[in-house]
Formats: sequence, structure tokens, C-alpha cells
Amino acid sequence: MNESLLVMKYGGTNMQDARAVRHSASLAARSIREGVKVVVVVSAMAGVTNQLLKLADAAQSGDIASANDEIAAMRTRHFTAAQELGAAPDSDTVREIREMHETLRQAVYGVYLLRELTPRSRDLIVAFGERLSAPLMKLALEQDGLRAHHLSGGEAGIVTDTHFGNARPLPGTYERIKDRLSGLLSAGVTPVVAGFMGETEKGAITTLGRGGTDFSATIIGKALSATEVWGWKDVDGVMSADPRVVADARNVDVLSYGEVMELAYFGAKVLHPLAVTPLQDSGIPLRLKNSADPDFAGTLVQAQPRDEAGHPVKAVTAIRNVSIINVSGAGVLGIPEVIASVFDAIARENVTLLMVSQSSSMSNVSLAVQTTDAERTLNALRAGVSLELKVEQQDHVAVLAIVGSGMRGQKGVSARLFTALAAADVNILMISQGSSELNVSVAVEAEHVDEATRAVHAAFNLGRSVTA
Ligand SMILES: Nc1ncnc2c1ncn2[C@@H]1O[C@H](COP(=O)(O)OP(=O)(O)O)[C@@H](O)[C@H]1O
Ligand SMILES: N[C@@H](CC(=O)OP(=O)(O)O)C(=O)O
Repeated sequence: MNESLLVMKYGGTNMQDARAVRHSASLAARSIREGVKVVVVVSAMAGVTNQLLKLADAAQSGDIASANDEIAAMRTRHFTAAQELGAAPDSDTVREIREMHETLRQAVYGVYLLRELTPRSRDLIVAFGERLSAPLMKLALEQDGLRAHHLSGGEAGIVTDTHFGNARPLPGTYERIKDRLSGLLSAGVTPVVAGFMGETEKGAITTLGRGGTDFSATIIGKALSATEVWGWKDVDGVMSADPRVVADARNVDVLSYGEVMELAYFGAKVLHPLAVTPLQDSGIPLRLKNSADPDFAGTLVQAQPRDEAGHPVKAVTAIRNVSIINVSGAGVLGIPEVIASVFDAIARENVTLLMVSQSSSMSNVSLAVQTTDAERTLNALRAGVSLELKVEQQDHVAVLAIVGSGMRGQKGVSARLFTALAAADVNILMISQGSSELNVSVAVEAEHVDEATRAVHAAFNLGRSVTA
């Protein structure tokens, strides 16, 4: 039998300070000592990605003083962590962190001089969060008595397209990762890869979208035919609802790739929406585990769902900051070309539609989009469709979704959802059901989304172990 290989991903919370990094390293070390080969993939320290985005914006708007203040604060944070992990002032780790901060400072100064922040330069800047974490994890593994080597996403072989900010791996990436990491692994060295980032074929740094370190880990898992990919979290795994909203949310022990994608798409912050896609062909399992309780099995994500009779829904989730764009125009919208022009205009803008509904009279189409995309959507529609159409925007909306493969062919699930919302006095603005029958989603007023989530969670009895 082949020896086991695990890809272990550590998020921002698990990298937030020296103590967290040391603990994270000890979790990897435990498996390595049991004879398992491990590839470690790290995120930026908690809060660093947002800080980098903020300071890049400050530089673009001419406020180089506050950008430099933020860089200095981050630098102190990384140096303190290195020192607390035992790095000497003249060590490689300290030198590398100093050099990276210097390059970051220069890149940010370039943005300030040009007053221009392109998606490409934003990616270069924002990826420093992960690049700065990797040497800290390498150091912690070495302090634990292991041999380790850190690499950027590009150095590890992650090659992407040029969609800066939301890049996708190119097919050749899998071979390349195998080439780059196999030698280290067979020499007994643990690779520590900076997550969230890759590079184009020409070597420009790209990022994989917010939360993209999960995606890096599964890309690497596929490339190396890993036994499993483990995502270490600060929660027990995927919960039946956001535990910050629903106090009695419970861990879901098994989910299918499809179910977890729906949950991530509809706002469950616990996983990148595309993270499972590299695993789908091979059936490599993904496990989400709590770093504070490593012996707990967590959530196993695999090809097949595991349904329990009488529990069609496994989790309820919500996307906030949504807007509804209403397109209306009696008589005009019924014409197929007009409908096509609405979707064409949106497709050109690359806007993600969260929900779509069309009235049966065909005089009205409602589109739910992230509020950050609303203006672009509105402009595209006004420019690209018939003048006779009226386009309106409604803000302060949220989309709530129930997810579970047990809904397939089950009657009464939507009725139960609507009854729960009505009893909680929550008005429904839009309704949609995926044809896969993995989810039902509703748009509600944002101010009611938390109470709606709690009401739905209770109505489907999710506050208990949801699978046998
Ligand atoms: N359904 C859910 N299951 C688990 N966690 C959820 C869910 N919805 C939202 N969350 C939140 O997601 C957080 C974990 O995601 P994130 O902070 O991105 O992890 P990390 O950065 O450590 O990888 C949890 O702390 C939890 O509050
Ligand atoms: N640091 C990146 C990538 C990431 O995956 O982070 P985390 O694992 O902390 O969610 C982000 O904040 O988007």
C-alpha cells in the first residue's frame, strides 16, 4: 500500500500569532511522526489580508503615511512572531521577513507614485500576507525537530490564468506541483506552501479569491494524489449554521462535495466555494477539523452524501449585503431577445447572479447580486437593454439558503421553510430552488436574516447531530 500523504491547510486564525503557529506545527508534526507525509499550506495571519487591501487603497488615494504605518505595524507583528518562535536576529527567517517587507514597501510606494492600483498590483501586494506566514511555519516545524522548506504558490507549481483577484489553475499546474514537491517529500522535507496565491505563466503573482488557501490545498492534494486534505479550523467543521448566529449549531459529520459547494456559495465562510472542485474527479476526501480538538473527526466531505431519513436539510446559511435588481416592462420582457439581452449584459460584466426569478407574465425579472456588484449590473443593463425597460435597485437584502441532498424528491420541505419564516414574521422577497434540488433559497430583508436563520434552524431540527 502507498504511504499516506496529507495536505494540511491552516487558516488565518491558526496562524494568528506565535502560539497559534506553534500549535499548528505540532498538529502536522504529530502526523509526520506517525509516518505520514505532510504538505503544509498556510494563510496570512488573521486580519493581515484585509490590512494589505486597506493599505493598498490608502496608497492609491495618496495617503502614503497611513499605508506606511500599517506596514510598520505588520512588520512588528511578523518579527515578534519570529522572535517568539525562537528566531535569532541574524537568522534566515528574520532576514527573509525583512526583505519581504522591504519589497512590499516598494510595491506600495509604486502604487502611491502612480496613484494607480491595478488588479495585478493588488494581487502582488495582497499575496505578501501568505508569503510572510510561510517562513514562520517553517521555523515552527524546525523547532519541533522536523526538516521543512517554504515556497510561494508559484514556486510550488501553482500556475494560473490571468484573472487577477480570482485566478484559476491551468491544467499543467498539477504536473508541475508534483515535480516541485515530490523531491522534497521523498527527501523527508516538509513543504510549507504559501496559500491563496499562484502565478501566471509569465511569473506575475495572482490570487485565487478570498478564502483561497482552501483552494490551494485541494489543488495540491489533487496534484499529489493525497490520501486526504485536512482544513484546520477554529470550529468543529462545517456547522448546521454560522455558530456566531445560531448558538446551538451542530457539526455536520458527512457532506458531499455538491452540498459543501452550495453551502460555501450561499455564504458559509468555512470553505472557499471552489475548494472541492479539484477533488471531484479523484474522490479524494476533504476533512475539516478543529485545531483545538484534533481528535474529533470534524466534517468529512466526500463524493457521496449521507442522508438520514426525516432530516432532508443539513444546514442553513446566508449571504449578506445583497441587492435585488428588478427589470420590468410590460410586453417588452416577454420577447426572448429582450431576456437574452438582459443576461448578455450581465455576462459581459462577469457578475455572479445569486438568484434569478421571472414572473410568469414575463413582465418582470428579478436578479439578486452582491451589493458590491449592483452598480456595475445596473449600468450594464441600462447601457445594454431596450430603453422601454425599467431597472430598479433594492438594497439591504440577504439571501438565506437551506442545503441538503435529502431534499431531492421530498415533498413539504419548502412549505416547512415558508411556514417557519411566516411564523417569525419574515417577509420573502424572492424564492428559488436549484434544479439539483440541493438547495432552496429565499431573499429576505437584511435586518431579519439572523432571526430567520434561527427560526429555520429550529424548524428543521438542526440543533442536534444531523446524521447518524
Ligand atoms: N456553516 C458554518 N460552519 C462553520 N463555520 C461557519 C459556518 N458559517 C460561518 N462560519 C464561520 O467561519 C469561520 C471559519 O472560517 P474562516 O475564518 O475563513 O477560517 P480560517 O480563516 O481559519 O480558515 C468560523 O469561525 C465560523 O464562525
Ligand atoms: N488570507 C486570504 C486567504 C485565505 O484563505 O484566508 P483564510 O484561510 O484565513 O480564510 C483571505 O483572507 O482571503
